[in-house]
Amino acid sequence: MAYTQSTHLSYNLRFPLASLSSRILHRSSSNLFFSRPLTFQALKSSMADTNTNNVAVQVFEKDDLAVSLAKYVADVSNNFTSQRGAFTVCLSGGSLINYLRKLLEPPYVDTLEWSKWHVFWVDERVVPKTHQDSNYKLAFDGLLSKVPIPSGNIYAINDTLPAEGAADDYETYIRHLVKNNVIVSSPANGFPKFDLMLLGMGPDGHVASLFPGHPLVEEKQRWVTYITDSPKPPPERITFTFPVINNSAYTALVVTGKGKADAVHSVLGKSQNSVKLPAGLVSPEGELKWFLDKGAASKL
Ligand SMILES: O=C(O)[C@H](O)[C@@H](O)[C@H](O)[C@H](O)COP(=O)(O)O
Repeated sequence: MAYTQSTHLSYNLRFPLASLSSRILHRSSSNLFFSRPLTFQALKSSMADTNTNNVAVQVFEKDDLAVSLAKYVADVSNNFTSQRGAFTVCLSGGSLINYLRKLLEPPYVDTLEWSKWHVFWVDERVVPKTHQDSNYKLAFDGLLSKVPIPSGNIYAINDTLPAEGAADDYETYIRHLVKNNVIVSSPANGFPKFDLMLLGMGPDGHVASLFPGHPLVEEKQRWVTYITDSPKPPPERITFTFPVINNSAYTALVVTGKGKADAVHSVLGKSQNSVKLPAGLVSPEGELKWFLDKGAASKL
């Protein structure tokens, strides 16, 4: 078994797909990784034709996940704020926000260029912003209210509209921001290219509000769409579609807990199901990194 000393695995350390064809990286202590043979052929074949991305999978102990996620987000943020003076980041709901907590500690809280952040939601529940189910409220209370991001750079949905109207409104606004060059878009397909997409995954393998077997998983035209029968409450939500999610420069999938081990196995394991879970359809143009804890990785 080959051991590799690695104290600073960050997004800068790229894993060409070829090298991933024979290994998965597992965290075995605070700074050691071991690689073990794992066939990534199936993973490769699950990717869209156009996909040439890099994929990394890392398994963490307890607090290490939040520490590493903060460094990853900070590195991506610094990259974009220094290169083009803006950083567009999309947040999910759920446990993700808690895993971003180390961004509120030194050095990040003082050194990140928060004024250049532009914050969006990968998906949002159609409830008032003050409602306890609101992803905006979750992120605002847990992160955004504690850092100096200009309020005009925080793009919440219009919570006075029903689901369909809120989705249309969010897409229209994003189109406006693409026109104004706040959000980059791909010349090839016209879809917005967000700098960083931060995703969670449910035990059923859903990402954003794209649920297994739901027709929204197939949406190819819309940037933002809506659902009124979400199996995870609340039922009414808006969500980015896969063409937008998969157009991102960087994507992190943050997945923890034993309850998600089956879905993780189904997406990353050796014998992959022919019917892909939504998480298995996350196949971005750019880099994808899975942040797992031991529970979520327990069946790999
Ligand atoms: O609004 C939502 O419900 C989310 O955006 C959803 O996609 C979430 O990210 C996953 O369900 C994982 O949530 P947990 O990490 O809390 O399990």
